[in-house]
Amino acid sequence: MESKRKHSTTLHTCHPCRRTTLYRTYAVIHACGIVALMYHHAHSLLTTANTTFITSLLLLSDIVLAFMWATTTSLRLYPVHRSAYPENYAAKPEEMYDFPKLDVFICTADPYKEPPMMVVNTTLSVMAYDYPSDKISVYVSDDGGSSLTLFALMEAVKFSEHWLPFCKKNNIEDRSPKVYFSSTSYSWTKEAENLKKMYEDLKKRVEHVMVSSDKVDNDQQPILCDQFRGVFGLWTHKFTPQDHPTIIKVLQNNETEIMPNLIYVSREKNRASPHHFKAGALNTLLRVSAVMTNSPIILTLDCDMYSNNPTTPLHALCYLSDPTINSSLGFVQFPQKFQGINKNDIYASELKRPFDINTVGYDGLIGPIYMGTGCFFNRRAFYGSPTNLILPEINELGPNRITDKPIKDQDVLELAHDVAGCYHELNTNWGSKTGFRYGSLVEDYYTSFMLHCEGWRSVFCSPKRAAFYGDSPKCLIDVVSQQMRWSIGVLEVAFSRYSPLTYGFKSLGPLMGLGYCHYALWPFWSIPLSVYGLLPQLAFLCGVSVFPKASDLWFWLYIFLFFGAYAQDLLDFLLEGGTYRKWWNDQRMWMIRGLSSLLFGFIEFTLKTLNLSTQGFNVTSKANDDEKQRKRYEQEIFDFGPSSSMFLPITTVAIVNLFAFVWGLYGLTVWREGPVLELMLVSFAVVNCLPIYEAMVLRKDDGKLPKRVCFLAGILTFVLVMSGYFFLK
Ligand SMILES: O=c1ccn([C@@H]2O[C@H](COP(=O)(O)OP(=O)(O)O[C@H]3O[C@H](CO)[C@@H](O)[C@H](O)[C@H]3O)[C@@H](O)[C@H]2O)c(=O)[nH]1
Ligand SMILES: [Mn+2]
Repeated sequence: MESKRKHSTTLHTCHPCRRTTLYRTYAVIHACGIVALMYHHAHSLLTTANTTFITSLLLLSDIVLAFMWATTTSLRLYPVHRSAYPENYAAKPEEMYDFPKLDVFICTADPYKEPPMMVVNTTLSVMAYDYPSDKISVYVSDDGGSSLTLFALMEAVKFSEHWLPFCKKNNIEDRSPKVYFSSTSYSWTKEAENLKKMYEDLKKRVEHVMVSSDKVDNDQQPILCDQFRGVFGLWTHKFTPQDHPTIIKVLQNNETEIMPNLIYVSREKNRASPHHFKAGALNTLLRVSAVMTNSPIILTLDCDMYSNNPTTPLHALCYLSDPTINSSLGFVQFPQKFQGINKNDIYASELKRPFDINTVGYDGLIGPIYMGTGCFFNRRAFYGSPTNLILPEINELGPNRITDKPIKDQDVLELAHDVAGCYHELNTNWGSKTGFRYGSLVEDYYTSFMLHCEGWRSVFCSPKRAAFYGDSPKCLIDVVSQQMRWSIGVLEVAFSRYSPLTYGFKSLGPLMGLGYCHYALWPFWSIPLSVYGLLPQLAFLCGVSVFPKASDLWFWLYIFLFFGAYAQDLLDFLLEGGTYRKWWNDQRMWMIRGLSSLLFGFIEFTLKTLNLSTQGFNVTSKANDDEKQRKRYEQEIFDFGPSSSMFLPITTVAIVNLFAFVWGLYGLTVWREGPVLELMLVSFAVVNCLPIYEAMVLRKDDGKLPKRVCFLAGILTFVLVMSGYFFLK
């Protein structure tokens, strides 16, 4: 009885993973192996004069590999799995746990890359949460300043009046209408049929305005009720996404009906003042919502991340409402999961290492990194450390203020417009000490880094039924471009005043400091990948051997380190629910990424630092309307897309390795003692590069490697082999 009662009030539990002891033991053994390898390199540097160039490059690569191994290992020492018990939260007597107000922020930036219907579905899915409707306020930030998005949301409001009661009455789990109506697992009632028709109409109207113009015309939309008459007149001929006044429209408001608030916000923009991309948009929402509702809890979402689990807020509240931890709990992060990924996940779009494996590692230290979406924040965390509240520039923005006026009050609206203006942030703490932090293209990583350094903690919450589903790029060039943006972003943090390497270690301690370095130095993977992808092969083609022979004892050290690291990576993957095939594709993407996104991220970052480039936040397209491309993705055929120099290095590496492989096969018949390590390395590379050879020569579809790239890679190979012949021999 006692234990049962105890259980029924428990809001959350935390268990260390079973693998911990094994991992810690292995970490010691592997570390010894790495020290031995470093000794081996140092010894060769000092004793063999003619291979100094090669040995130095190998040493550099191995130092990077060793450091990255250390960062990964820091996340393997204290992994934990948590469970939350939302049913216990809901069962609390009301006077003990009232449901706090919740502000939801949804970001969108471009109606063509992020179709308004996607925004509508995301919005409806959170409005329909199993949570008191009058406590939810949804703020949609439209950085594209598009009347199409506003129009779609206005239509959504009308639909929501039927959709929300329907979901709650029938206890529907899929609360994104798109998902619900395309599902085959429901039995359709008359009511559902009617709703489906309404949804189809809504979709038709939105898509109709999308194809007819890039703006909504006031006269063409007689459907609008009085209060919005003329609203599209704000989109004058001078209005552009980069230059326009603030637009804030309360589309639905819980003072008139028991429905969630829905507010459309498009902040003021002009070309002269920096807008700081998504971080800027989120800070605007922080202020606008502070003026209007000022809820203590904030959920941030990207417009492609719809809610898949109506009880998600209760999961988050199990942590955020717990008085034993909530005074320093900054945020509760839910994993990013994606819909529509192909069976074996050829582009490693699940991002299992960052989003699952590493996250349980961080969770046992100070807490997971913010992933930009699917995260419940304690509003207070945006205003200084847990012990030191930083007061905002005006009292109305304070995190603890109670809002007492209706959100449609004239004063409230006026102030909301003011705080969304371009110049409001001048000479304030926004982006430096308060709010989401500016200065990096990965505002999520940087913001959580600063919050953790201030003393906030975080928690990873992964319910059985996924909380959110998002969209991932379905074409390789989109994948590598997205990851190039991330590489530039993390380098901006790594080389800033607040580098995890210096400031991070000081503020967070060695393990969490290393954990943050895992991403800060992410682009550095490109160094060992380029060196091991080319150097031994070129040397091999010129008859120079860089690795120990099979009869040498050092040979076994290489074998041990390689297989040890790979086996542990595989084990990590399987233990967090991955499959063998997905792991194989993941490690292949690691190589492709290293020779494309990360390498080019490095170059772009350097150019940006030298003021030679102004790489901004390129929004990933979520409009999957290319039928043929979708088919190829489903059939797991690599899609390289339109010609891009991004694939030049990986194609060159593929060709060089193929030559080395053929040369090795020939050599096997002639040489007495074959260079086993070289042969293993090139065979491994060749197997990994199979889709690239196929895309170079065998395929005729639009997704093949463009001729120009193959041709340039051929020339580059020739140059490399020739220079190898001169320098390495
Ligand atoms: O100027 C901008 C640019 C982007 N966004 C929004 O930011 C979100 C993320 O953009 P997306 O192109 O989808 O980026 P991803 O690379 O898919 O996003 C990952 O990486 C980003 C950091 O680079 C994080 O912000 C995201 O949450 C994370 O999912 C979208 O909702 C956009 O609408 C804005 O609001 N304003
Ligand atoms: Mn995204």
